[in-house]
Amino acid sequence: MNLSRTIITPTARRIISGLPARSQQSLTAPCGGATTVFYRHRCVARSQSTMSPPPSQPQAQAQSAALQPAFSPGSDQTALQAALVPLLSAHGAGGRWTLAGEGQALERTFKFKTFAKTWDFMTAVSLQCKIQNHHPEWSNVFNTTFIRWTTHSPKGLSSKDIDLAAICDSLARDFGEIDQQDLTCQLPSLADKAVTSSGDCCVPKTKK
Ligand SMILES: C[C@H](O)[C@H](O)[C@H]1CNC2=NC(N)=NC(=O)C2=N1
Repeated sequence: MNLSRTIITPTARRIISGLPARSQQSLTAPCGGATTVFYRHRCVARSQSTMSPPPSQPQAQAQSAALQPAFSPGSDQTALQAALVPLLSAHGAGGRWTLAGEGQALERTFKFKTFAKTWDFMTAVSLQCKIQNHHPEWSNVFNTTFIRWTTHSPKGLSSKDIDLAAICDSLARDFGEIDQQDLTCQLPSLADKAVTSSGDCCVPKTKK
């Protein structure tokens, strides 16, 4: 594979070389649908924010436990439920994702040692987005990336969201995710802002 036109680090090159051929080929093009939000400032402390603070981890887990998933219309609910449960932090089996958005979304924050590792992870995720034609709502500051998976049309949690959440877990392991304390970043609200400004990204186009 020729990666010469792609700016990636040796670690990313090694990990991506282990991916299926189709995934490697797609690497030379960025994920068309993915929304990446860059902000130059560092994470702001909750007390400095004018926005409503994100729930603390135990709070989020309690909320997530109470929330029921709202699957996209037409989904195989039984199959999705079975795939979803082990991903959820509320399940108590090591899952790290939280149900949000009235059960229509899965959210999780990832942290890495350096920006380079974080960016490599996001590049690898964007490759999977391209393959699946599905984009995240996400945001990044320095070494931390917030990812939300939800399907815009038909609205709800779909198999793509659940598959991609599991893929993110696996890629994060490959790229050396580090443990995180309770994060006080406003990354979810950065992603919210991007969603607001991105318009109807997923409304199927009608032919004129
Ligand atoms: C037309 C095209 O298939 C749609 O816009 C796709 C693209 N990516 C998508 N991504 C997400 N998250 N939700 C969608 O509904 C969606 N739809």
